[in-house]
Amino acid sequence: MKFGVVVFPGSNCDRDVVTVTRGLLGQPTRMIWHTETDLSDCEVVVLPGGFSYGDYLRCGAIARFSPVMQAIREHVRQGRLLIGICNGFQVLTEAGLLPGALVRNRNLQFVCDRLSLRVERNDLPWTRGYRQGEVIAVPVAHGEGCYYAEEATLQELEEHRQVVLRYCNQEGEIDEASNPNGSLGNIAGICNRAGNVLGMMPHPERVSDPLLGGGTDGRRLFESLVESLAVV
Ligand SMILES: NC(=O)CC[C@H](N)C(=O)O
Repeated sequence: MKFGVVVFPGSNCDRDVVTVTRGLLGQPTRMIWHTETDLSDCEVVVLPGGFSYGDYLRCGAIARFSPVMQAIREHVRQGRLLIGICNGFQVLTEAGLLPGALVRNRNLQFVCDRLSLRVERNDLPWTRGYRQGEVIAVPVAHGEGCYYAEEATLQELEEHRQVVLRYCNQEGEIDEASNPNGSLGNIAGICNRAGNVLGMMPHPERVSDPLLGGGTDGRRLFESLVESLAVV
């Protein structure tokens, strides 16, 4: 199985991801119920967007304790690929699989918009289909997407080139006006040091099917993955 998409109670972007990986890209994909404990058949695991466990306590705070998380840790330990999108990113920071935290948007409002992102590095399995520094348009929809980390962690992220995506203007400049939620450093997506775990607040699965309008800038992320797996 190439792709496994985890379903928590309250996930709502799981089927969108399956529509892309299985429907548009024709890749074997299965859904993973949150009580499963064996993911050894999945090359890439996706933690999708949504409102796992109703966002009670904090987004992702309860999903972190799901039975599936132990298998996900093992998946990561083996160097296999894991991506968390939006609520999935929140679960990854809550679980300590990525550093920092996603806190309430600075203006305390849910933001739903189509934004520009700058691809900070294209040497990862997720981003090889983009140009270095390319500006892409991808939607966001979240209430707790403000990336926060203490100064030392931010420095480490920069030193090890772990910032993968930043909110920017259409020219690719990183400015405060392009920051939808108050994220430090305009951070929209980060990876772990090894590069096999990616978390991002924007939704690439929502801009993958040209039929939906809005472009296909997200589709290349999934295509990059498929290509990376083919050459391994
Ligand atoms: N689209 C999503 O995954 C939303 C994430 C989360 N429920 C939030 O509001 O921040």
